[in-house]
Amino acid sequence: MPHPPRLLVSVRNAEEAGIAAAAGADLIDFKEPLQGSLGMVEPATLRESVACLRQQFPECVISAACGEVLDWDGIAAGVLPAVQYLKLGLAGLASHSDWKVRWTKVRRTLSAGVEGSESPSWIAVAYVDNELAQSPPVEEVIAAAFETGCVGMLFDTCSKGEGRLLDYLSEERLISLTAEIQQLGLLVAAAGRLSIDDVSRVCQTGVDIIAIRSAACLDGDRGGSISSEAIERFRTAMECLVER
Ligand SMILES: O=C[C@H](O)COP(=O)(O)O
Repeated sequence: MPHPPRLLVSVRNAEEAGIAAAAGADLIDFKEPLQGSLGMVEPATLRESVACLRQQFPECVISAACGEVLDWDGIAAGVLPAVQYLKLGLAGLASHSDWKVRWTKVRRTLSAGVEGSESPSWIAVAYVDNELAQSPPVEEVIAAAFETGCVGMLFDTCSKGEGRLLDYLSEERLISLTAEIQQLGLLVAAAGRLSIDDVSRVCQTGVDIIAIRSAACLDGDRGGSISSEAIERFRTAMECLVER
């Protein structure tokens, strides 16, 4: 197997963050799952939750979802806590020829609202169900991620219905895109209603990070509560592959 990926778990508040970190998540991603694939946690909750997590788990790598570019039309960004990575989606922008300009403009505004002096690093998000999401095609997002200084790429589904990552992106394509992106010096993360049954196939693709919300929740219900047993089971499945 290529290098073992790290596990990212998406959480909606400090309580869930503590549970996920204690259950073995390497990265904690703040996101409000009821607000869509990249739903943003309200800034005050985000600030409190990040402070609390940093106190309990100082080594934890933290990311935060910032919604979609189109969510920010005419809306001011609040003060955001300093985290390692931020993500902003491109849903609805496929037909906008100026999508890169709009994306980088919102990123700049959000970055300016981040506490502290360090600029956050951005992870670009390519929706693999781009026709449903009406977002730019995966290849265009990869090129733009590199051009505009993102440090990584996340492949994810925008729709959180039935479709999963590998329904839209074959393993072969994920392998070749991952190698291409890593050669550019960017990290690759994979998400999209991944379940324990997907672990072996996704680990073989060489991605750096496996990102989950549904599989971390009771009964796979991404809008429900996080379950420490579900995260431990997922973590164990990843570790078993490394030990083989
Ligand atoms: O960043 C990862 C997503 O939160 C994954 O969510 P999901 O497992 O429900 O597709």
